Amino acid sequence: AVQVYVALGANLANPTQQLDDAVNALTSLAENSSLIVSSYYGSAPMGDVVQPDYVNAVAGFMTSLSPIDLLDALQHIEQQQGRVRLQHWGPRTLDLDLLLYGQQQISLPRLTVPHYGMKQRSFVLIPLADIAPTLTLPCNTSLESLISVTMRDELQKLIE
Ligand SMILES: CC1(C)Nc2nc(N)[nH]c(=O)c2N=C1O
Repeated sequence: AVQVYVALGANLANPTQQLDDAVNALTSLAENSSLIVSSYYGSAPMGDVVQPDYVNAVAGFMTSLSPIDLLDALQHIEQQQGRVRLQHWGPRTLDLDLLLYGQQQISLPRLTVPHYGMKQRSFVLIPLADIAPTLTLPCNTSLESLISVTMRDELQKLIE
């Protein structure tokens, strides 16, 4: 089995509930109750797009699925939750992005791991540090070296 990390994001139709439902679905996907989830964070949309604020989190778990089978399982959960994405970078009910698959580097037409934008995204790095503070990325960069004080200021930890 491999340790994987998945980013959760939602900004339509009650985002906190969307993440709760996704966490329930990921719990059954994870092997031997291995699921661990960060706090939920609110943040303004990154990417200069005008849309509602996001709620983000990161989940970690063990899986024996192949990267593509895991991707299919994540996309199935998105569809189950009525995934509506009208335009690229548009608002969405639920995003599940595979961030890391063990220490593997994967470049397939459907899948790039580590996730291409994760090193610049406070809404990924901060929740990831909640659950894996000592993580080192496949390119040997430590997670803590990627996190700046300004990144923390960009996020509001949502009180459960
Ligand atoms: C539109 C874009 C880039 N911006 C985001 N911005 C935030 N804060 N959170 C996201 O999950 C997110 N996802 C995206 O895809």
